[in-house]
Amino acid sequence: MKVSQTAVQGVLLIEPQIHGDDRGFFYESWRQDVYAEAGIAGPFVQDNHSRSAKGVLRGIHYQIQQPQGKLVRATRGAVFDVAVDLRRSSPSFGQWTGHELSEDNRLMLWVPPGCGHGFLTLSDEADFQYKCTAYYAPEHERTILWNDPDIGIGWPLDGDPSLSGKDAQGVPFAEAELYP
Ligand SMILES: Cc1cn([C@H]2C[C@H](O)[C@@H](COP(=O)(O)OP(=O)(O)O[C@H]3O[C@@H](C)C(=O)[C@@H](O)[C@H]3O)O2)c(=O)[nH]c1=O
Repeated sequence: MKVSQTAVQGVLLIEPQIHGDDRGFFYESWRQDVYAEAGIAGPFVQDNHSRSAKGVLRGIHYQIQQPQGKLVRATRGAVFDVAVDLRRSSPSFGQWTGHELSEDNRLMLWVPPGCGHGFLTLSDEADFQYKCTAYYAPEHERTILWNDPDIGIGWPLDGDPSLSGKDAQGVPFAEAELYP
């Protein structure tokens, strides 16, 4: 497994070791001891799976209380996955990092608590699966506007994204409730 630090402190890009043979492939998509050693602190308490059509953009989401660390990957298709640093005390506060995660490159991203998260679906359809370190708490959920100019995420968009009503009404970064 290869682990790389990204432009956002604590956001890690993970390249698992793939064991391919004439049957297909095998890899350990999470393993407590190895991932803990790499700095991916658990424990994980919830697994999620979403499916999105091309052009669907979900995010930028975070929970102001019960913040979630997320270990994310695309198990079908491809997405452009983004983490935004929302920790005022962080050296990379306000910065974002974006990476293509796909069923072909099998990359994963570790998004620690304190970061916002979102993704854009690049393929006709994408299955997105992730482990979370805290339970979903809708009362604490917050959404920052996906195209906030102060953050300036470089989404690889071809036209307008498809958004939920909640995401279309995301809060500007400058007005958002953030972490200390
Ligand atoms: C996130 C979540 C949603 N739901 C429900 C609420 C709603 O009826 C439906 C769809 O919810 P949403 O529109 O919030 O789903 P979605 O936009 O996919 O939300 C997710 O976006 C990505 C970017 C993240 O980082 C995740 O943490 C999560 O916020 O699923 C749960 O039951 N549990 C959950 O953990």
